[in-house]
Amino acid sequence: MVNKVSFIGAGSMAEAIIAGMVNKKYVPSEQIYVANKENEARLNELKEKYNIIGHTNKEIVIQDANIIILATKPYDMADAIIDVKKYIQPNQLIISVVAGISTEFIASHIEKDVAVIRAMPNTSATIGYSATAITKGEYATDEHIQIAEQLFQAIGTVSVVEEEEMHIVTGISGSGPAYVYYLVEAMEKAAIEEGLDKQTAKQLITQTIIGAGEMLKYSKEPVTILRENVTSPNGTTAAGIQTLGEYNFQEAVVNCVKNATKRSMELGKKK
Ligand SMILES: NC(=O)C1=CN([C@@H]2O[C@H](COP(=O)(O)OP(=O)(O)OC[C@H]3O[C@@H](n4cnc5c(N)ncnc54)[C@H](O)[C@@H]3O)[C@@H](O)[C@H]2O)C=CC1
Ligand SMILES: O=C(O)[C@@H]1CCC=N1
Repeated sequence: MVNKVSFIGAGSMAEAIIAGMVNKKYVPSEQIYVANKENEARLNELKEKYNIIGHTNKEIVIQDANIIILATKPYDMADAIIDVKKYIQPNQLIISVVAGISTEFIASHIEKDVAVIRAMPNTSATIGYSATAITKGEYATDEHIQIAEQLFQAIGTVSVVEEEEMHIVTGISGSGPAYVYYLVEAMEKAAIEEGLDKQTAKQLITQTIIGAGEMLKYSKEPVTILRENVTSPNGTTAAGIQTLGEYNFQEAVVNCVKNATKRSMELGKKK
């Protein structure tokens, strides 16, 4: 049974997971502890918003936690571990959401035979819609995977992958929400330039994205057929997609995902 979940790192990703966990009542909010790099104002902000326990004393945050979630930037990870490793017990489950950093790196820095699960959620965790992938390190068992699955199922869907697949997962679903937001920014810009008011544009674009997402989820048709169904011969969609083709849209997206994937690998090497 999970009685205490602790976060090391209190940034956007930690907040997205906390918000999702509190919303879905994964554990009572007073059983969620958070520490960061001594930014008390941020801890107070999270306390006020979610009624969790923010603390600058890392021993208090770590002790008796069933799950410790590491959520610092990749380059802060080694220092963050140095700060807390003396408090970590081998029976605690470590879950890292840090891009690029391997389970082996984490376990070797903690210097204990501790179970490490690596996870790649996304910020849609905030509303329970994360697409999370998880993978297990050397000392983690199938039971640990089940615990992590339950936690991340509270904030969205969970896929179990091999550790080497975490880089492409990061390129697809970790960073993915930003690609969609970038597309929406461009659609809003065009809508406003063509005279639509901002609020109407936002409502239409948001519902269009939600509708397309639900179609992807529920329709039995493959995505190419869904696209073709919108595209009347010589119609408006054909004209729009012709322009996307002229700007090599698909090639841009393929290279975008590949570059994000490559950066995940680089983060793992740099630390
Ligand atoms: N933002 C996103 O969409 C996603 C982020 N991630 C991963 O989550 C991690 C965190 O990302 P963000 O929340 O966006 O970053 P952020 O910069 O918003 O937060 C980082 C947090 O780490 C804390 N920190 C730094 N050094 C520390 C130390 N020595 N001890 C304790 N805390 C320390 C900072 O005070 C801050 O609270 C990154 O590694 C990123 O790869 C994963 C999936 C999605
Ligand atoms: O941009 C990043 O490095 C993190 C990892 C996935 C999403 N945000």
